[in-house]
Amino acid sequence: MVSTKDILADSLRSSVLIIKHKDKLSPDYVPENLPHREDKIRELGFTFRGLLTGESKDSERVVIVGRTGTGKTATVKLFGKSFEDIAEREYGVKVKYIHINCYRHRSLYLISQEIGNALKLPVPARGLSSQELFKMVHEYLDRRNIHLIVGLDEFGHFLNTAPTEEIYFLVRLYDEISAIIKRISYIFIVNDSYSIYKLDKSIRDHIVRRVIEFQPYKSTELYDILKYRTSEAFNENTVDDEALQFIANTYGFDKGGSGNARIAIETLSLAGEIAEKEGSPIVLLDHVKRANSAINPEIQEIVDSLSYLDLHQLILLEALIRVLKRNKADEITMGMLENEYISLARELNEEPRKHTQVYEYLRKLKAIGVVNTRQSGKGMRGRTTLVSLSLPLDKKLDEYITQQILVKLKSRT
Ligand SMILES: Nc1ncnc2c1ncn2[C@@H]1O[C@H](COP(=O)(O)OP(=O)(O)OP(=O)(O)O)[C@@H](O)[C@H]1O
Repeated sequence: MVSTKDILADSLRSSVLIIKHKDKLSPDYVPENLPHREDKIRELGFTFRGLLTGESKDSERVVIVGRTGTGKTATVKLFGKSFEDIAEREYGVKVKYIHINCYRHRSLYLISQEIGNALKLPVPARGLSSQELFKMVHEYLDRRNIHLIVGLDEFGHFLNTAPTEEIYFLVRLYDEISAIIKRISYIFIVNDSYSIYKLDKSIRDHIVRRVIEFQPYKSTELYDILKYRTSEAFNENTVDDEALQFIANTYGFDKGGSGNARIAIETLSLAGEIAEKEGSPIVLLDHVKRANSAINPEIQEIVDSLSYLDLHQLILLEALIRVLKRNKADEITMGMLENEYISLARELNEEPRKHTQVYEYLRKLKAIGVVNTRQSGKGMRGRTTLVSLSLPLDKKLDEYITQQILVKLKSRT
């Protein structure tokens, strides 16, 4: 039977709320600010400024290219909305931005329908062809003096699946529609430029006029993004800085990660849920590590790569786990690690390797992503290397490493 105390403790735990706006952590949410994408917003503004001044009567085109999670969708949506507002307020010009996902709408027909719906056009009941619908859209824009910017997200899907005539029509629209002011402009969003560069020049030249590249995020950039998203979604002082730093370092492109902000934010969100469930008033490093192992596809790869390690590299790793456990610490000094390594090697009747060799092993463990190292800051005498585990310290990992050590020892005899 569950005791009253346990019931009460449980209910108190579940009332500890860390996350105040869960929706602000959802992948579709577009925040009001996008740290480290300000220059991309500026470049987009530069591309479309002619629409506001009346200088340009042409259909503008820009390609946005970047890996997944680099903020392409969020940046373009935020730009579209802000541009609409500024155009109306400061220039008295009507601009409408429409965002279309070409994975969901991967034919010319579906794209034209989406545009018609977004403009709330009364589409006649008898089915119109996409071409007719585009003409109707253009007439509507002309009558109301509106400029339209269409963001075609995941445009590669359209290019890979639509018939050439459809691609041709969409991008060479003004071969079909005669217009003094070309009112429809495009932002093409792709993950890699291959889908565009493999196209025939007669199509490609109508897509590629200007290219804006989105680089994967560096760890310091991810840190700023996480910090900002934390301030939006979490209650004040409920996320430990070390936890944010860990996510930023795990996914930072300069640290060997993917530079993907989406996974970084997902990890933060899950860590918040884990902490809440456990009744912790604060998201700690351990919550993040556990969230990370549930989400990060790279972790399984790390675990798989452990079986390729040498015996002494594995002993060093096991020594790290032992000291971390014994001291209930997240991080230990290199000196502590070396001492433990020496005694563990002797326990296993192995001759411990020399200091320089141990450093080499540590470098290898770092390279495969199983450990992290950093230099101690002030507060410790001299500078020393601090070592931590990148994976959550769970029983399974410990057992797996012990088993690998036994396999390697056995294969020796
Ligand atoms: N600079 C940033 N500041 C705050 N949040 C960001 C930033 N960049 C990306 N994000 C967030 O990261 C998530 C992924 O971004 P987004 O969907 O824009 O990436 P993407 O490049 O379009 O990815 P995909 O190619 O997979 O569609 C979103 O939740 C977005 O709000």
